[in-house]
Amino acid sequence: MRKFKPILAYWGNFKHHFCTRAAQDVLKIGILDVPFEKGQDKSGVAKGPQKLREAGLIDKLNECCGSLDIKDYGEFSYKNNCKDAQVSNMKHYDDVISCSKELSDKVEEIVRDDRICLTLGGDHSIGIGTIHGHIKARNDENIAVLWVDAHADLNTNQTSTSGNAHGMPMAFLAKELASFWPSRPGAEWFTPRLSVRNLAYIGLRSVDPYENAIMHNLGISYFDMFDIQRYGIDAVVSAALDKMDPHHNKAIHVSFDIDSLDPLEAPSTGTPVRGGLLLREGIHIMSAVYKTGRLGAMDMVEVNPMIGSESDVDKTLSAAIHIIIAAFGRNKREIKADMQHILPPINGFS
Ligand SMILES: NC(=[NH2+])NCCC[C@H](N)C(=O)O
Ligand SMILES: [Mn+2]
Ligand SMILES: [Mn+2]
Repeated sequence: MRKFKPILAYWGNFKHHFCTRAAQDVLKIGILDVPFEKGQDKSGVAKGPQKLREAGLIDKLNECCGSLDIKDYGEFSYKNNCKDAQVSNMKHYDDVISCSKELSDKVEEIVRDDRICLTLGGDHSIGIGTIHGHIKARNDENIAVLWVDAHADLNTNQTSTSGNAHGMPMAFLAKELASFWPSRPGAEWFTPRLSVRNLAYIGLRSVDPYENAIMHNLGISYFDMFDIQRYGIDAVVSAALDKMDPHHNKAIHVSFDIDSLDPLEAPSTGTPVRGGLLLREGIHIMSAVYKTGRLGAMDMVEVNPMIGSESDVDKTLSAAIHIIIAAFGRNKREIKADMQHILPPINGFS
């Protein structure tokens, strides 16, 4: 028996490294709606979750992604428990903090239920709560964050020109930026636990001067539209996954801001920036993440169904749904089904 031990140990390793979630039969997902919009000025983004559902998100997930075990956690709500708390130049600070606290607990619960947590926003300030909750469930060293966005969302209240919290979540979460927030009243429960070494950006094209300085000083990995044009999305997404997690053993949290897509593809969003990702590039990013088998949580944020025409809204919702179903394995199964249909019969086999 002894002589088989190394082989068994090797098999254990092999399984650990190569048998990814893609090989499992049933993917367990938890879906949570977070209709929060106080991280920015435009009303409507709180309607995102409801509209994504009305556009058929859950049916499409079930149709396109094979066997899924979806648990619906419904609509998240919070109580404002720190009404007097404020910091300068951060609008609705008390709401952002109260929401983040309870959201963090909720996401922690969903991840502890052993489900991939899909959070439907809401504006991007909810990333504070979702990422913090994910980290609480798995620990700091086990999470890497892929932030897909036109923006870096790396302002502090002292550098933001808008005072909007949705431009600040990454700065709020980063360990390395903790000293830039000398006081966070009402946020005693919060410790910044994400190292920017475990962060990569894809899709950037509107970065404020201070954000740019921080990214360069801290050596944050980012792949902007120039990189995507030059190297192509496939090379970019593998480089991003390498940089944020060189050993490929962490759970991946994808925070997907719909404004990473070009406004031609996703016009209904509050801070659109031209020159963005094609829908197929967004889909490719999420298929690549799916294939790692290590997707732990995903946020889909900044879909604002009150911006633009009816057809703009339909386009945006459908783009968001395509991206979400790619995250849960759509392409793989779709290709299989299509191939059976398209391929001519093989000669020599009966
Ligand atoms: N999640 C977003 N859409 N963020 C936009 C941020 C825009 C700008 N950088 C700001 O700080 O206000
Ligand atoms: Mn953005
Ligand atoms: Mn964003």
